[in-house]
Amino acid sequence: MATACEMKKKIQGHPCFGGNHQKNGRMHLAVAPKCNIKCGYCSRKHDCANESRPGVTSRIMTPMEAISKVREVMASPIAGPIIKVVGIAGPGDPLANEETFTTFEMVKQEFPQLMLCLSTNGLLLPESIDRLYELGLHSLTVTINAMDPQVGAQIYSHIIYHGKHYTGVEGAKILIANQFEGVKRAGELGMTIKINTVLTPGINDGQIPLIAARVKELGAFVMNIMPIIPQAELAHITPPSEEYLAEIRKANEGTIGQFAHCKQCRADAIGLIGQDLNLTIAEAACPTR
Ligand SMILES: C[S@@+](CC[C@H](N)C(=O)[O-])C[C@H]1O[C@@H](n2cnc3c(N)ncnc32)[C@H](O)[C@@H]1O
Ligand code: SF4
Repeated sequence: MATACEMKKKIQGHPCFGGNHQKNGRMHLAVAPKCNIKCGYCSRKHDCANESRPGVTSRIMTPMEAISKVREVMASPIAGPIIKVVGIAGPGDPLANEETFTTFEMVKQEFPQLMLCLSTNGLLLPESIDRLYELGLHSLTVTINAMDPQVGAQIYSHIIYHGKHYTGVEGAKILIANQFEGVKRAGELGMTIKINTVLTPGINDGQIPLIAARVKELGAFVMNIMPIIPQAELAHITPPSEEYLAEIRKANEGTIGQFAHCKQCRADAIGLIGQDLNLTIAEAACPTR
């Protein structure tokens, strides 16, 4: 069991891992459009400046544009002092886009004080973990929605792995194995790991305690159980009530720490959690919000 001091060192002010989210901000760079799997709840078709949910971004940036944006934000008297973390969370899967690594290299060179963070579905984690470690990645988020491939197949319709297309249980089996192997390797390397689990009522409720126990064993630091925002193939799912979500978090907090401040941000969010500066700018520009 980590001591309070070790915990504090691990999160080092990262707002999405329990660091002071009222004071510390993060900047997401939307440089990773491609994805190698299909989650039934994921829709990345919109590019609306006024919609705030995962997978949404106003535009995709190249690594050069991303580093220019970091310079601009860090020079701003409003955002500069609060930004502690630069993250890549899509809008697709960061590990399926080489631009992720190029961007991190540039940020690391120019802003070594910023923590690097990445969010992935984990399919390519085992083969990418050493590169991420060499880059000095501070925190890693892996989305794990199931342990049982039969359940996984109800969420993931297909995966594309090393150029091959796998569907149903076969695809889910490969994905789940790689997610846990990746988390294990990241844990061994001492990374700060968060597990995102999308609570999809009627599908993966029963998997949550199993995931919580396994990832804790493998060295994960915190779990973020998020409500499904019904979209795409899973648009018919009724999202969990706040009470049910709180109950599930409570039931698992004895196994692994629960993160409850997640606002399910966009892939290009900038600022404090829940007070995105880029959304404020969009709001001023667009009267339809
Ligand atoms: C857009 S993803 C980017 C990173 C990576 N592709 C992944 O899935 O982990 C960021 C997070 O948002 C979650 N997410 C995406 N669409 C969602 C939805 N409709 N409802 C709830 N969570 C969603 C993903 O599962 C993931 O945990
Ligand atoms: S892994 Fe992430 S980007 Fe890919 S389909 Fe799932 S939620 Fe969307």
